[in-house]
Amino acid sequence: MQISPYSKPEFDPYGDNRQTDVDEGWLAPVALRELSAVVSIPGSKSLTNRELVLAALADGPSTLHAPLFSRDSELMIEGLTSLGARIERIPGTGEFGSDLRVTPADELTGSTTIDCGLAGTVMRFLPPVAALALGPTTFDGDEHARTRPMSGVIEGLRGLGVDLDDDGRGALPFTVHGFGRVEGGTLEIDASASSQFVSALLLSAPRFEHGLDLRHTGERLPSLPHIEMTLASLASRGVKVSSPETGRWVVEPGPIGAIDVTLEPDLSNAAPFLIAAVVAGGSVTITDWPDETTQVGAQLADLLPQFGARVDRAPGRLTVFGPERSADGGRGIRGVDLDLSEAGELAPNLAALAALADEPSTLTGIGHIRHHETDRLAALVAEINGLGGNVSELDDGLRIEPAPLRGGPWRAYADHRMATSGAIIGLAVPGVVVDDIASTSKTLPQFPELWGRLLA
Ligand SMILES: O=C(O)C1=C[C@@H](OP(=O)(O)O)[C@@H](O)[C@H](O)C1
Ligand SMILES: C=C(OP(=O)(O)O)C(=O)O
Repeated sequence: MQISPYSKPEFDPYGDNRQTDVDEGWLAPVALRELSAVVSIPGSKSLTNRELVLAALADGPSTLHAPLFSRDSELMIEGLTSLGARIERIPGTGEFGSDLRVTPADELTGSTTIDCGLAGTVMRFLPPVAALALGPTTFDGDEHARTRPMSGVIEGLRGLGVDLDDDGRGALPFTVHGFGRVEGGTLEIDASASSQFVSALLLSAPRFEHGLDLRHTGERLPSLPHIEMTLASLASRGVKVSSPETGRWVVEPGPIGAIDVTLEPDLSNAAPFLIAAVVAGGSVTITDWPDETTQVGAQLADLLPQFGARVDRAPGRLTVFGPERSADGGRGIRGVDLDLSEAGELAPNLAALAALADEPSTLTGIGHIRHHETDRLAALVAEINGLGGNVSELDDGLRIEPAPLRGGPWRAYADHRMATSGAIIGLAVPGVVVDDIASTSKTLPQFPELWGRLLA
């Protein structure tokens, strides 16, 4: 049977009389043969949204080449524009469209409302910018965004003397009453719920009168590479930054340089495509893979071999080859025992891969992903087990036992990485129907098209 990404199932995909309306769903295409694909992935969400903020706070205009255009970056552009920055699309040379020219405001102005959607980078990175603006800025977002933790940013700004109205839940919505200046200085926050609390304060810190000497007080600190990315982005614009000890960062006050930057492809968005080679066999190559990067997706080169894949690096390319099939026709995917505290962003896609492995897997260090776009631990347990899987939730992760999976509905919970995880399982399991593939527009609107091409 030929399955295209947009076709509706012509058969009962569940085979177990589950009554589910699949009319609105996306039938995940099955990999009918080994892959041999070369894929280009648009710009990194994390880098694009950092560079947009820094460009809007810089001492002159900056050009961003090959930025990401997706819901998260559009929301960041709208937010910064409403605070006074001028952001124009200009013709670009990249495969995915325009470049961006960012001209900072002479004076940032509040008196606005910012829609954060479901974007962690927007809801965390912009309140400190709003504190530097004159006038009130109200932040709100999607329904689920109101449950994502914001306490590190809210309490952090208060600790720096910023006036802020909220309802005491440590979440959206809230209003920052900007006075056009922030004193800065020393500050302690608990960033165990999200590294973005730290990145948010560091990004605006050069514009604080005394800079920032920030210390994390909580027990765990997730997603450390994302903080290193923030430090590197600041340093590339001439800001003096240091991390004198683990969990402490110092940003000197001073100008943020106006520079032209070329964005790297989003290596975390490359994950489902590389994982497809592990599931289907054959090879997938990602173009423009950076030689050096702060993106956590680079860890895929070490993570995927643990599942049995082989990785080949060439200048500007990374290729993943799937494992040899076992004699009994098994996919040859090995079980893993991984601490993903640095790479929580990759956990949903890796959990989907682990659900197709021949051996059990344990993923730990990811309790904080309960606070991502959805409660990702609960969502992965519900959706994989809904297809016949055997996954249980641990305090800070997942235990995934091998089990034969069958087709059925897969809920994305408006979470792009849940949607792509359903697509991964659907490569091997006919009849997986993702309810909201459009949620991939959060960071990769081209996902259904690229996935279709991968399998063509
Ligand atoms: O700063 C960033 O760009 C991000 C930091 C991480 O957040 P958490 O620390 O909340 O996991 C990551 O998961 C998210 O996708 C992007
Ligand atoms: C956690 C994620 O996003 P956000 O930037 O909204 O936190 C993610 O992309 O996996």
